[in-house]
Parts: sequence; structure tokens; C-alpha cells
Amino acid sequence: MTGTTPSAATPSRSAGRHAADAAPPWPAPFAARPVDATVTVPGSKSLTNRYLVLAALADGPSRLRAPLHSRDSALMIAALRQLGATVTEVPGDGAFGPDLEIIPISLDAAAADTAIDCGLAGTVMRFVPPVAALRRGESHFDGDPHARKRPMGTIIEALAGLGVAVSAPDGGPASSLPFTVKGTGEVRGGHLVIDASASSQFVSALLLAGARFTEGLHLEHQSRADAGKPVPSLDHINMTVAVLRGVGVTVDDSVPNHWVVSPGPIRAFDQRIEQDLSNAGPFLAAALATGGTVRIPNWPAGTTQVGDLWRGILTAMGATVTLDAGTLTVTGGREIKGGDFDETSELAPTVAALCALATGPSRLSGIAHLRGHETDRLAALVAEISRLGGDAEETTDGLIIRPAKLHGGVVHSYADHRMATAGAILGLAVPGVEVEDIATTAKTMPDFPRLWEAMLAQGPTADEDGAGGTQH
Ligand SMILES: O=C(O)C1=C[C@@H](OP(=O)(O)O)[C@@H](O)[C@H](O)C1
Ligand SMILES: C=C(OP(=O)(O)O)C(=O)O
Repeated sequence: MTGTTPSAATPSRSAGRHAADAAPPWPAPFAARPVDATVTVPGSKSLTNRYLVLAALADGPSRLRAPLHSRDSALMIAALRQLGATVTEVPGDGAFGPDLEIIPISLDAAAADTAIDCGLAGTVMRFVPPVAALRRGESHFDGDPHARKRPMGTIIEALAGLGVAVSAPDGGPASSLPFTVKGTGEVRGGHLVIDASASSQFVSALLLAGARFTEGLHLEHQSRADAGKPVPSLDHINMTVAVLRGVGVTVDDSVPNHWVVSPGPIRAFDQRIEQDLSNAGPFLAAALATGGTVRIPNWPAGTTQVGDLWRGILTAMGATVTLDAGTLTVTGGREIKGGDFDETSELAPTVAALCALATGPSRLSGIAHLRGHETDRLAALVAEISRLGGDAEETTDGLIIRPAKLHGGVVHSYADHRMATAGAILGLAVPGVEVEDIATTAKTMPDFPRLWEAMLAQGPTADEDGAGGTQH
């Protein structure tokens, strides 16, 4: 099956820029020698934005330590401020910016109508509408051009099912951004059936607010498709459940496809945010792409982040992976092995970039819903791998990538941070790769180009001539 040209191909608003201001493509550094570096990455987007939502609904002031500071977290902070939360930056010990103190929204207070910019952040467009439904007043939601194409119908229908009015700007029914949530200060809650097959974020969104619904929430997933599609990215729902339990919310997830949240307070908290293990991925991938070593300190011993899957994925691709005294060390071999990778969720673009450098064929499956991400990622990956001379094709639920000799070219980002970092990985092993709109990495990692170049500047072999990447 051949992919269509992905949308959002125009330069993005991701870094607050417009087409006319578009910067020239970023020359992705080619690794003239194996990388040997120790890297720390900023805080987890998924954890930061979950805890921000919970802090806004909590029973007192909360603190986030070492949170992510990026476009997606800034959009979440701005949205919660619009809804009445107070979010203040305070000095902390994180390497990537201040801590945050949050005073929750007074849900009982009369509130003015407000506008929420979701940017391209799935966590903002899905997690914030149920919060807006809990306060009085109208909240107008919109986002980047491509945000209007991301699946939103399930959240809109869910709110309607809970008795909350949601309408399009013309007052008619809405099925995507933009839309207006008319909050009354109360959401009844109870049993709700949704089709969450397009995104796990529909489930997470309703669970995060569910304890504040009058009757709590019994959420059930039932796919409308004949074949019964599952909820994707279950790891992210498990993260939501764990985070909720950590702030005193009772959640029963013992029956598959059912989540029962008891009504009650959300306990105020003081929480340190783990570094983003998904965003650690491109740096770890650099070890394989160059046949070198990358170490990541403070790798959590236990975590709900999907990025912990890197340990198994990179081992399967031929790397040596050890976790010793909290440091994850990944050393690439002489070649990258292809393989079958199921349900890699948001890790898929990084996995695909490595597969394009592999010596054997690969199949990525269980990622059909990536078509509704920042861009249609399956089409985008096929287009960009092919643009560099690679051999990639779409399947119904993923990708097939076969070995091919790659050449330089301009990798398009489609306003997608993970497409941009995939281009950077390819550039390590293929001379002459440039990445259009590298600034789009600001969605979750504003420092990406600096961190990438700093990684390559490190190491005992940095001043010596040596072999290039694993391929070519
Ligand atoms: O809840 C979250 O923080 C996320 C859930 C996943 O969404 P999908 O279920 O739409 O894949 C993931 O891809 C996204 O990057 C973050
Ligand atoms: C799918 C992603 O983001 P979002 O939270 O916008 O859905 C992602 O970061 O890979």
C-alpha cells in the first residue's frame, strides 16, 4: 500500500513562526566517528502535562520539580491559567528550567468566557476540555492548522454524553477543533461508553478529570469498527492510572477496557518529573547509528513511561544495553539489525529511522493510529525515508522498511518533532542530510539542536579521525 502525501507539510507554527519567516534547513551533523557521550534530557511531556492538569483540579497548592519547559507544556500552562489556575515559576534544581507552583482553579467561582490555544498538543486538546466542562463559562478551543485534523470527535461526544454542551463556532454540532465547551460548574459523570481506538488520550483525558465528576466515572471502551479495534498506546493509560493513584484517587482498571474512577478529591502534591524517556530515544539511537556509546544517567528503576521499552527494542536491534546504578548505557554494534516491532507508539518514528539504517528488513505494526498524530506519521515516514533513497511502504497498521543505500537530501518535518529528530538520526549515518524546520522539536525539546551537537562534541574519540556510521 502506498501512502498519501502527509498533511501539515507546510512550515509549522510550532515555534511561533510563519511560512515567510521559515529558517533554512538545519544541516544534520554527520558523525565522522562513533559517538561517546553522556546525555541528560528534559522532563517527560506526558508526566508534566498530566500533573499540571491534576494540580489545577487538586485540593490545594502543588509543586512540580524539574518539569518539562517546551511548547506543549507552555500551552498546557497557558490553558490552565485561562481556566483560572495560578501557575508560577519558582527556582528549582532541574537542569532545564524552573520548578512550577500551581494554585488550583476555583471551580465554584463565576468565570469569564475564555479562549484556549491547543497548538498541536494532543495532551492539551484532549485533556483540557473535560477540565473546562467543570468550571462555569464558555471555553473556545482551537489550535494549529493541523490540530483541526486530529481526531477529537470522541472527546466531544463523551462530553455530550456527560451532559456538557459542546458546539462548533457556528453553533452547530462539532466533531473537531475549533469548538466551544459550555461549562456549568458541574459534570454529572457515571457510566460512559466511548470509542477510544483513535487515541489513548481520550481515555486519559476523562480519567484525569473523572474524580471531580459528581458521580465519578465508569469509562468503557467499545470500538465501533466491525473488527473491534483496541485502545492504542495502553502504556499511556497505565501512566494515567498510576499518576491518579499517586494523588489519592481510587481507580479500578481490573476489567479490560473498563476504568472506574471514584468521586473524591485530588490530593495536592509535590512531585519530581522523570526525564522524558521517549525523547531519550534519538540520543540512544545515535549509539546504534554511529556504532558508539551513549549513557543516560537517572534512568528510573521503575517507570510508566513507554520509553522504557528502548531497552528491549535497542537490544533487539543489536545494541548492548545495560542499566547499572541508574545509568542506561547503549553501545551500538557493527550493524543495526532489522526486526518486527509491535506497538511502538510514540517511539515509532525513531525506530523507523533506525530501521532505515538497518542491514535487514523490518516491520512495524500496531501503529495505525499514528495517522492521527502531529501529522500522518506513516505517510510522512514513507515519504521521507524514500526521499533519501530508502525503501519503505505503508501497511494497514504500520510500515515495512527494507535495507537500501541512503543519500543526502532535505527531510521534511511536517510540524512533527519526532519526524525532525528522525531526520537528525539519519543524518548521523548519511552525509548531506538537512532537516526542514528543526525548530519544531520545541514541541517537547526546545534545546534539541544544542543537545544533539553537544552529544557529538563529547567523548574520548572526539578529536581523532575514525570510522563513520554503521552504514555507507
Ligand atoms: O497521553 C499521552 O501523554 C500520550 C499518549 C499517546 O497518544 P496516542 O494514544 O494518541 O498515541 C502518545 O502517542 C502521545 O505522544 C502522548
Ligand atoms: C503523538 C505525540 O504527541 P501528542 O501529545 O500531541 O499526541 C507525540 O509526542 O509523539
